[in-house]
Amino acid sequence: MRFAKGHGTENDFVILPDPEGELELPGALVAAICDRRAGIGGDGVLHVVRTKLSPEVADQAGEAEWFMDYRNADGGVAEMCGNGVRVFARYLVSAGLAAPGEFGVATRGGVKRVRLAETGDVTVDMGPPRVLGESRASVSGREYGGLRVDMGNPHLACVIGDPVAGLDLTRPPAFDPEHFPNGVNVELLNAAGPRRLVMRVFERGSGETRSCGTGAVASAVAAAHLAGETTGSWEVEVLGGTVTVTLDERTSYLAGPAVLVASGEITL
Ligand SMILES: N[C@@H](CCC[C@H](N)C(=O)O)C(=O)O
Repeated sequence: MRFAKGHGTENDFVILPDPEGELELPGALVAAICDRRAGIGGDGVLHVVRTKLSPEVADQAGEAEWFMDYRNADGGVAEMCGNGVRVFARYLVSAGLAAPGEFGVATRGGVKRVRLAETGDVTVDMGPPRVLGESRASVSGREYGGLRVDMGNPHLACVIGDPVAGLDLTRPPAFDPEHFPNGVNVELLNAAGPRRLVMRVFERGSGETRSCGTGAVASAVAAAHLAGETTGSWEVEVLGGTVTVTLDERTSYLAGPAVLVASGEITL
């Protein structure tokens, strides 16, 4: 099985090219590939398949030739991955499967338009965030309130008073299953200056990761909500670097680096 490896602000992915849709990817195989000691290691898998050959998104084939079939490190399926779609775009161009510039990528959360800049950054139109109300999470015995934000995938973004650097995210946060019947990605954030946030995240299906693109947008939405704002740009500092989130009246954008680091053959 051929693979490539890439990351966006250290949210890292194993990329599995499968243009003709021939790969069987049971959850146990995905988990074995993502294992950091016995496998390649990654926060998730980006399975690269032609949209028209993927029944669950075939209706997007007119707008996007390629489908990002995203899997979490535990083998579960997710609707969207903001850093993943940026790395996916970098891979398509580098593999000669898409022309540099701007194009659509099919996801379970709908078609996402990506733009590759000459600087190396990739920007994605993430679509309009949906604010669903408030909820709570408990992290290491402390309760935090947050905003439920649907980015295609579920988020609870909590602006907190404690410094995020001191949080223990080795264990999954507890959350309200009535609000999140399919699980949730939990972001904890502090304001670090005007329009600047520091964020940590515990991802559904992957644990604490060093960055999360959908989570960064959800965090900017939560910070904006608290400040009574709806538009603007935020720099979001994560453990693996910094991404930029822009909110306008119509949609949201995520921008940042997307890097390929290796390629080879998996013999698992
Ligand atoms: N890291 C991703 C989000 C990946 C999916 C998430 N774990 C979920 O289950 O929804 C991002 O950059 O958005």
